This record gives sequence, structure tokens and C-alpha cells, in this order.
Amino acid sequence: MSTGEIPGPRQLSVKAVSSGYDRADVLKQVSIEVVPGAVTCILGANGAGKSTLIRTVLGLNRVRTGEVRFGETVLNDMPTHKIVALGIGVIPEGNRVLPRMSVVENLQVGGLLQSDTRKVAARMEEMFAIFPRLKERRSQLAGTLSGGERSMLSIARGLMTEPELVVIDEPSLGLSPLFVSEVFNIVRRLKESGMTILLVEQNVRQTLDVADHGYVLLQGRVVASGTTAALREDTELHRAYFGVH
Ligand SMILES: Nc1ncnc2c1ncn2[C@@H]1O[C@H](COP(=O)(O)OP(=O)(O)OP(=O)(O)O)[C@@H](O)[C@H]1O
Repeated sequence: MSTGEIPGPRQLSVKAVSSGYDRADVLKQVSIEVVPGAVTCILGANGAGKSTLIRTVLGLNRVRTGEVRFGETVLNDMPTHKIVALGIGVIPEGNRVLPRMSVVENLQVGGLLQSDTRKVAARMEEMFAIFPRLKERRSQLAGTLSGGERSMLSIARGLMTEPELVVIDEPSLGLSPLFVSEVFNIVRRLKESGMTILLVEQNVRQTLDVADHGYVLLQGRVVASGTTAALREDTELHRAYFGVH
């Protein structure tokens, strides 16, 4: 084997993972793979275990059995800040921003892990290139932004750490239809830029339009998986949402 090879993009793998709260397991033997450079989605109705899966990947819930890996690195029992430092970014659900801080200050908070302030400033300019609307509103308090602008800011803030893989948790939650389309357009642009995305959503149609592969969770188990084209035809997807065969 040669040494000094440039490492390729890393794959996030969840292998036969069980985890939960108190004594009960919520996730039961869940296995997923997040292919580098593609959008992988996790679909499932309320209470299916989507948040628990994200929490487990990010080290907020303990892996009880099984293994979570990012490339060669095992993430089981690793604290969240170390997982983030490995190159896994998070965009939390609900377009969370710091309302009393300006757009620029919100982005600076997103870049806190980076001690080189010139790099933070350069990354911020990259974010402004992707989201020109945020640049126009750079001094505005985040709490006074529109819903769509707020979701752009929460996404941009999550990208300030220059993650290799980003977990996007229900970005359309609580947004009106126009803003929902805007958010999915942003996801599409991030995908075109080559980013690896794990997208967790309830909005089936738009998610299947943007994602490449996906998994359907039902009561903490993966009941269907495959390309989005295959999932569209899968009766398990319909059963998971509507309880019909
Ligand atoms: N902190 C907790 N303590 C105990 N049980 C919890 C906790 N958080 C979630 N659960 C339970 O775990 C199960 C899965 O919840 P989870 O939040 O992962 O689902 P979800 O698919 O993200 O749902 P939603 O789309 O409504 O956010 C549910 O039965 C829920 O009640």
C-alpha cells in the first residue's frame, strides 16, 4: 500500500444501530449509508425515529448496539463537538437563528470553532455569494428576517464550519409553501456544489425530487430503502405515512 494518499470523501455509515431513551429502544437495528457527494434522505411520519437517528449520529444519544462510522473513524461514544470537528455539520430544525443578533453576528457564531478570523471572514463571503439576500441584509437583526431569509441564515450558519457532510433536519418545518420551495432550491444548489447531505424530512414529494437515495423509517425500523425512483413506487413508503397497504 502506498502512503501519503489524499484521503477521499468519507462515507457516514450507521450499522445495525439501536438507541433510545430510558430503557426502551426507539431505533431498532437501523442501518443507513450516506453516500459522499449525494443527497440521502430519511423519511418517516411523526414519531418514526428521525430525530433520534440524527441525535445518535451526532453523539447526543448513546449507540446501544451497532456502530456509527465516518470513513475509518468510529463515532460511538464520541462527544458531539469532536464529531462536528471531524467535518459533520448540522442545520437544526425550525430555522433557528439568534433573533437579537445581526445576520453577520449569527454567521460569526457559526464560525466559532474556527480560531482564524480571516478564514471566518472568507467563509462568510462564500456564504454571501451563495445567499446574496443575506448579504443585502447583513446588518439586520435575524429576528426581523422573513421566514425564507431565516432559513437561509440557519443553513448558512450551519455551513460556516465548512463541513464535508451536512445533516439538515426538517428544513421545511413551519414554512409556507413558497418558502418550502426556496429551501429545497437551496438544498439542490448545495448538492450541485458537491456537498454530501443527509436530509431528514416529512415533506415526501419535494424530498424525493431533490434526493438521490433514501430510507423510510417506521416505528424505529428501516422499512424501505433505495434510490428515490424506487422509493416513489414502494408501497412501504405509503404505508409508513398513511398506514395503508
Ligand atoms: N427525550 C425523549 N424521551 C423519551 N422518549 C422520546 C424522547 N424523544 C423522543 N422520544 C420518543 O421516541 C420516538 C421517536 O421520536 P423522534 O422524535 O425520533 O421521531 P421523529 O421521526 O423525529 O418525529 P417528528 O417528525 O415528530 O419529529 C417517539 O415515540 C418519541 O415519543
